[in-house]
Amino acid sequence: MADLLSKFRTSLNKSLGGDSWLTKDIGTLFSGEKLRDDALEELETRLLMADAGLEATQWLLDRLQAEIGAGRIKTEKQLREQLKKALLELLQPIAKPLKIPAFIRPYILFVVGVNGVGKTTTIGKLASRFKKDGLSVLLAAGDTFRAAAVQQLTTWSERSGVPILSQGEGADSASVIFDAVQSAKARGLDMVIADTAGRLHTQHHLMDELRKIKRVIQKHDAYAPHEVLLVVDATTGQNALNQAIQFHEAIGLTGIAVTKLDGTAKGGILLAIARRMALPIRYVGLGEAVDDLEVFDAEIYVESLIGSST
Ligand SMILES: Nc1nc2c(ncn2[C@@H]2O[C@H](COP(=O)(O)OP(=O)(O)OP(=O)(O)O)[C@@H](O)[C@H]2O)c(=O)[nH]1
Repeated sequence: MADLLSKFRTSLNKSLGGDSWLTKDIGTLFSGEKLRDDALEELETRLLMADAGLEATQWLLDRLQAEIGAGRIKTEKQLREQLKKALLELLQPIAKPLKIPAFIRPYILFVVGVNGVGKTTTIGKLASRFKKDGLSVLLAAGDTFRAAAVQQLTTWSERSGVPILSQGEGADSASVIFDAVQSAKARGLDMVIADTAGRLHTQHHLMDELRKIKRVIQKHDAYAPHEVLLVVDATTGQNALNQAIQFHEAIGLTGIAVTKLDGTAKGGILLAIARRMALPIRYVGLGEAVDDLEVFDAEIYVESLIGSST
């Protein structure tokens, strides 16, 4: 827990001398006992600059405005407290960890996302995490569009000691995943984590392909896939939100993993996703190593944004 907090802090407080982008020099927003007239404007700028997006920013400012109106924000401490309260209200409902119920076997997890966001890395980290939890996992190399993707996943499979089913470049993605599910059933495995195509000729083709895979897998199990996890890259800001909207419309997501939070001093994209998508943020990526994937915890994230001087 302390380790995670320090990881978050390091990413969110980069070169800000201990405070995050949100709370840096927060005392200067007051003149004496009074919040400056332009304080909300300043907070708005900070939120927008950190990729929080218009909707989450407006929602947070409305909350603060109501507290100011009620005379509850007169000190820096109170401002921090109210910010913390509002952020938790926004984030807590979507901080729902992924649970693998024991009665669903094999549990089928699709991982989707465009190339380069950290999809393969996240699958590798997940495989290792679930294996540590005692689950038997099979990886399905469904990103057949690029040979390198299969190779990369194979490397992760070796690293984490989790078997992989692949058919090489150009194979039909739905058929690879179908085979993997069949094999997992035959071997009595707990879980299939399926990589999916990240790039086809057009976005339209990509979404068609994903819908097809879903249809094929549902011949095995009408309720599958049990989780469709979208991976987005925190450093791409609003693009990450746009990807979430598009993938959700096309195939229906059930959760999101946000990678590379260690690579940005912003991280406000989590707020934008929370407000716009109302989908669980399951995991956050905080580095390239196998253990650098953490279950998203709203309190820890908010604490690292607001600081402990509340
Ligand atoms: N710093 C950091 N780097 C990450 C994280 N997750 C993934 N990466 C890196 O991001 C790069 C892209 O990751 P991949 O897993 O290859 O991404 P992909 O989405 O599978 O994309 P393709 O390989 O292009 O299909 C790699 O260099 C990863 O090591 C993270 O949480 N933090």
